[in-house]
Amino acid sequence: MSNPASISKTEGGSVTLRGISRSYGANQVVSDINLEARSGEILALLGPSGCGKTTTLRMIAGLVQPTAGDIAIDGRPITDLPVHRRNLGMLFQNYALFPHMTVLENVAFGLSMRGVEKAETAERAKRALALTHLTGFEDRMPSALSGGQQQRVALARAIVYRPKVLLLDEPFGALDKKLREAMQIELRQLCNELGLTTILVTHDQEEALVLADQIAVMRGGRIEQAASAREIYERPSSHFVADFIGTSNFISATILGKHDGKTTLKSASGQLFESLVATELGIGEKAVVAIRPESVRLSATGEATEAINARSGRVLRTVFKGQTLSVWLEMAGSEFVCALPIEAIGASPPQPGQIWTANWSAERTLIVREQ
Ligand SMILES: Nc1ncnc2c1ncn2[C@@H]1O[C@H](COP(=O)(O)OP(=O)(O)OP(=O)(O)O)[C@@H](O)[C@H]1O
Repeated sequence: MSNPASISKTEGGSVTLRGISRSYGANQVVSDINLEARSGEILALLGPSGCGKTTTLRMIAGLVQPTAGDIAIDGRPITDLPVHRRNLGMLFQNYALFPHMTVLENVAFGLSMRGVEKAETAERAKRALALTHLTGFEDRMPSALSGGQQQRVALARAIVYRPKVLLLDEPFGALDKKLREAMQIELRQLCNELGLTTILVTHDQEEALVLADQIAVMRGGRIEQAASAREIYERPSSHFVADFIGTSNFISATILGKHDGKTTLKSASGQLFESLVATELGIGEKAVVAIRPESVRLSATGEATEAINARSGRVLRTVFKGQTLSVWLEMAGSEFVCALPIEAIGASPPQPGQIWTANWSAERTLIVREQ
């Protein structure tokens, strides 16, 4: 059945930020951001508190004016357009439903205010509620809904206008972990279904990894790295990014040589590392070797060795985590964490006090900038 009033899949708009900056007095809180959210993709702005994520989103929304740079949707400049002419759906952290209106009225309100005809308003609001799995809740009052259901009403309200771009600021911050995870999956499905371009602000790295096609990691008002979730995880460009996304063991080193795609590094204590992961850093430059806990294999050597890409240490503690066993080794005054798949543990797992040796392949030896 074709229904002209339904919310159908549209072509999401591409959003381009060129040289965007924002200052408050002498304080520059966003500096020269260049970024593109491609049509239909979910872009996460990720970073610690105060790094400028919300300010960037609010500039796209038209709620804050940039002090420099311009913003375009599908190549059309929107920097000077008022909020209501940007064709954006928004869901911010402190969303408020109208408490004296039913669910359906809450979703329909904006459409009726814009003069959309009554029957079409009801039809579109119902379709938005169906997409957010709220069919049957039309006549409920917000006070009779759970937190997750209220969140879905707010989402329905944001998509009922058929926007080309959806802006979300920490949309699931107030929900408990289970509900947040369920909503993340629903949001992903919804965005795919509608073909919406979505820009999401979050400080939660897991949320960014689950939801985003592209993650822009921000730090101090700048983009530190923007790439796919996988690339950010497997090829972090800096110490900051590697530390912010997932867990890593870090060892300071200097680049000793580069040959045939292999980079050799040396730590201050003289230990050698080899990496097959591409790096832009050159010979003689300072770097940090980063090793993910799940990249490590462990063997019970009983004595200390410092071979290439291997380090020994005394087991401090072990923690069973369902799929993996985390093992902390004490190495030269610092801790080194390994995550062993349960099936790889064997009959004699590491015990506190024993000496074990961690080793990892050159393919899993990441090299990141110090800063
Ligand atoms: N209206 C304003 N006037 C002055 N300073 C502001 C204003 N709005 C934001 N800032 C400052 O700009 C910086 C960036 O704020 P922003 O809200 O964009 O960060 P954020 O990354 O979204 O942080 P959070 O995760 O805590 O929300 C902060 O230092 C903040 O204090």
